[in-house]
Order: sequence, then structure tokens, then C-alpha cells
Amino acid sequence: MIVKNICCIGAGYVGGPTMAVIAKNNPHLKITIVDINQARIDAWNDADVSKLPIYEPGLAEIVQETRGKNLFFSTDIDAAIDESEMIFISVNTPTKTYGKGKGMAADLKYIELCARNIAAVAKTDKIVVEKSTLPVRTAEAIKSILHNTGNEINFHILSNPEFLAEGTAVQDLLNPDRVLIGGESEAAIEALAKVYNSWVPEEKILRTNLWSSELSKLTANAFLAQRVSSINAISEICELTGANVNEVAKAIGMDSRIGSKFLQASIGFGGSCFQKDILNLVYIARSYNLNEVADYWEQVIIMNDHQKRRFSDRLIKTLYNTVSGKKIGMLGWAFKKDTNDTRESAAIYVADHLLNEQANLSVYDPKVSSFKIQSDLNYLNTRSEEENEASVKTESSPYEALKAAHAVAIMTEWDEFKTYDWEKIYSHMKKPAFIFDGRNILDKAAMQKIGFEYYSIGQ
Ligand SMILES: NC(=O)c1ccc[n+]([C@@H]2O[C@H](COP(=O)([O-])OP(=O)(O)OC[C@H]3O[C@@H](n4cnc5c(N)ncnc54)[C@H](O)[C@@H]3O)[C@@H](O)[C@H]2O)c1
Ligand SMILES: O=c1ccn([C@@H]2O[C@H](COP(=O)(O)OP(=O)(O)O[C@H]3O[C@H](CO)[C@@H](O)[C@H](O)[C@H]3O)[C@@H](O)[C@H]2O)c(=O)[nH]1
Repeated sequence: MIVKNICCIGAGYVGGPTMAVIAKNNPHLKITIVDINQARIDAWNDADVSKLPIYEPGLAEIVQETRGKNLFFSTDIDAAIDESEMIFISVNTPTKTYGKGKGMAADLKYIELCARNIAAVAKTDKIVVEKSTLPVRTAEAIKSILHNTGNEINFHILSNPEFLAEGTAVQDLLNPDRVLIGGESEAAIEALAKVYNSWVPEEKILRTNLWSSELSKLTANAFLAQRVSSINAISEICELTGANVNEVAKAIGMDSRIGSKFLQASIGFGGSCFQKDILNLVYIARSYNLNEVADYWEQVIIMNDHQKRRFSDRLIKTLYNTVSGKKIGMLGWAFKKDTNDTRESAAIYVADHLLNEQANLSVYDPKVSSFKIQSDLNYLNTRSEEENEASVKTESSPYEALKAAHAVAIMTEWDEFKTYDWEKIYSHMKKPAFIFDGRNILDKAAMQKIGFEYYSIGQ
């Protein structure tokens, strides 16, 4: 199967960086990324690459290099489908907010719309690649739609889940641990493997059946999130016993069977994937009546919710059981450093809890706008937009955000937070000045020497 033109439906956090890296490494291929969101496409086409819709270290440079040469962004979805031999589906698959499976199952309506769109437009054989994260056996549904509504041409469906993490997307794409391709048609699998082969070594390209590939993605995220919940569970024991979670993590991480990565205790994991994908796994298990399996994985989420709640409860308790009318300076809003993504960020839930206790919040994040912070809070529907606006201020300087604050709450592990003039911050805060370090990034002894009352996770 000869592939010259590739289309990617969905110009988001996955579609944008993934296709940019494919374009960079395959100058002979024409890649068109399409989306229904005109504003997003306009931002991808902005001459000023600092205005791209997604912030990822190294991404702007690759887009600059490839855009207009072999990488294109467009809203003309039909034209891109028509001219391509290979079509990636990289649209969002959020948790359902209605009907059967509400709050658990993945909402596949955008996937189905894409399949129907491809079927309606395609006049020549197509390889359709599932790039979105999907429940196991979704390829069956896509196949059924394509074959029943298409123009009697051949569709080959592949599963090619994406494992990039935000903040390191470009590096992860350039040096992936593995590329996973699941499928039935060997020719289609090899056509996709060839695209990756231009920069990924052959031994890292893994071929499996469709269902193993789909399930491996959910499993990888469940295992990763489970590690975070596991170390967070231990952090609570540490706080009551005098053990130090950083020391425990180091000690267990040196066991090569356990490994040292993903053992950073925190305010809880966030991001658009972990919670959604585990809920999806739990839903799948329940739908097969595997209740013990479902309960096992659900506990990862229960622990994560507990960790977020525990953080704000501890802050309130330490501030003499009330934050009403007090200014709390929040450093960071993104769900992790080096991204402007705030989906499911622990900061949103901690802020909501503090607002319920009538705190005044002052937020600084190097990459997240005031508009985004307000809309994240409004989305929860806990209080009116006017109330959120009155109680939550966003500052463009961390020093301003922390001026006259009763406490600092560190929500994201941005590197710059470590380099601030903490003596200056201390001198402008209300006394006693508290730090609640939700990411264990500051030096406890140095903060205490300045005069702060310093609290971190698991110490
Ligand atoms: N964000 C990550 O780090 C990450 C990593 C690996 C896998 N994933 C998975 O990849 C998928 C995409 O995630 P994302 O973070 O890029 O989502 P996103 O919300 O950033 O982007 C999805 C895009 O698809 C567009 N879209 C939706 N329906 C469409 C349609 N019918 N036609 C054209 N465009 C349409 C939306 O407008 C949006 O711009 C999800 O399944 C997610 O679970 C995400
Ligand atoms: O030791 C750790 C590691 C991570 N986290 C938190 O866990 C969340 C997720 O972090 P990370 O996994 O680095 O970022 P994501 O972009 O959500 O990436 C995950 O989700 C993606 C979407 O499916 C997958 O592709 C990636 O492989 C998987 O790592 C963030 O809030 C982190 O702060 C911790 O608290 N402690």
C-alpha cells in the first residue's frame, strides 16, 4: 500500500504534535491536520508561532520548519479525507456526561462522527488509524460503520495508541519507548510502520492484534496512575509516623523490579487521560460483570480524590480551622509543569474546596490565562460566574499573587518556583507565613530558616 498523503482528524494535544513530528521526519509525505474548530486551526496557522494553541517545549520550532511545506492545518475535512490514503482519528474521547455509562464510559460520539464522515467522502481505499484512546473493541464499531455506510471500497483499521506525556510531547515522540500498531491487514500495518520507521528503530515498533493494542493503552495509563496513587497512599502514613515519603520513594525505587520513575508524591494526578481512562477500564470490567476487577482499579481514583481533598483539609486546619476572608496565593494551575493544559488539574478541585470555605484566591501560572482559570471553575457549576470572578484573581507576577497572603499553595511543579526570592515573598506575607508545597519542590530547611511554616506531602 503506497501512502503519500496523510490526514489527521483532530488538531489537539495529540494530533498537532504527533503529526508535526511525522511531517518533520517524512518530508516526502503531505500531512494535513483538520478540525471542526476554526479558531484552533487559525491558531495553528498563526504566523507568530508563540500563539500556537498548544504549548509544548520544542513544538513551535518543528511547526515553523514544516508548516506550509509538508504540514498543513485546515477545516476542509472532506478534501483532506478525499486525498489521503491514510487517515488518523485523533479526536477527543471524554467521559460521558449523559445517559448510560454517565461519568464512567468513554463518549465515542466524536469517533463515530469521524467514521461516518470518512465513509461518506472516501472514494478510494483507506487505512484508518485509531490514534485516540478507545475502549477495547471500538475498532469493531468503526469497521461496521465504514463497511455499512461507505462506498464499497476497502477500509483497513489499525489501532495506534499514543503514549506521549504532555510537557515532554516532542521528546516522547522523537524517542518513543515503543510504537504500538494493532491490526488485521499486514499490508496496512507495514504501511504505518514505514511512516514511523523513518526515525523510530525497527525493534521499537510492536505489532499486535487490534484488541491487545486498544487494551494496552488503557492498561498503561492504569498502571502509571496506580503508581501515583500508591505513593500518595504511603505519603499519608509518612505524615503520621515521621517517615519521609521522598526517602521511602528513593529506597523502593532503587529496587530494579520497582523502578524509580513515577513515584513522586503529589496533590494527586490530573490531566485529561488518567481519570478518564481508568473510569473507562472500570466501566468495561463492570460491563463484563468483573466486579472485583472493576473495584480494584476504581480504588486508584478514590485514592486520588482523597489526596486532593486531604491537601485542602490540611491547609484549612493549619490556618486555625478557617480560611474565610483569607488570601491564599496559588502557584500553578496547569496539571503538570511545561504545559498550558489544565484538564482535571488538582488545582481546580483544591481551589473549589477553598472557595467553599470562603477563601480569596490569588493565582499565578506561567502559561495559564485568567480566562482559562475562570472557565475551569465555572465548569464545576459550584457557584455563579460572578462569585468565582469576585473571589479568584489571576496575577501575571508571582510576587503580586503572594503579596499579603496568609498562605502559599504550590499546585504545579514549575521549575521557576524554585528560583524565586523567597525571602522577599516572606517579608510581604502575613505572619505566620505558611507554605503548603503540594509538589515537594522547595527545600524545607531553607524555607524554615527564612521563617516560613512549611508543610509538604508525606513529610
Ligand atoms: N492529551 C494527551 O496527552 C493524550 C496522550 C495520548 C492519548 N490521548 C488521547 O488522544 C485523543 C485526543 O486527545 P487530545 O488531548 O488531543 O484532545 P483535544 O481535545 O486536545 O483535541 C481533539 C480535537 O478534535 C476535534 N474534533 C472533535 N470532533 C471532531 C470531528 N468530528 N471532526 C474534526 N475534528 C473534531 C476537536 O475540535 C479538538 O480540537 C483522546 O482520545 C485522548 O485520550 C491524549
Ligand atoms: O510521580 C508522579 C508522576 C506524575 N504525577 C502526576 O500525574 C499526572 C499525569 O502526569 P503524566 O503522566 O506525566 O502526564 P500526562 O500528559 O497525563 O501523560 C499520561 O497520559 C497520557 C495520555 O493518555 C499518556 O499518553 C502518557 O503516557 C501518560 O504518562 C500529572 O498531574 C502529574 O503531576 C505525579 O503526581 N507523580
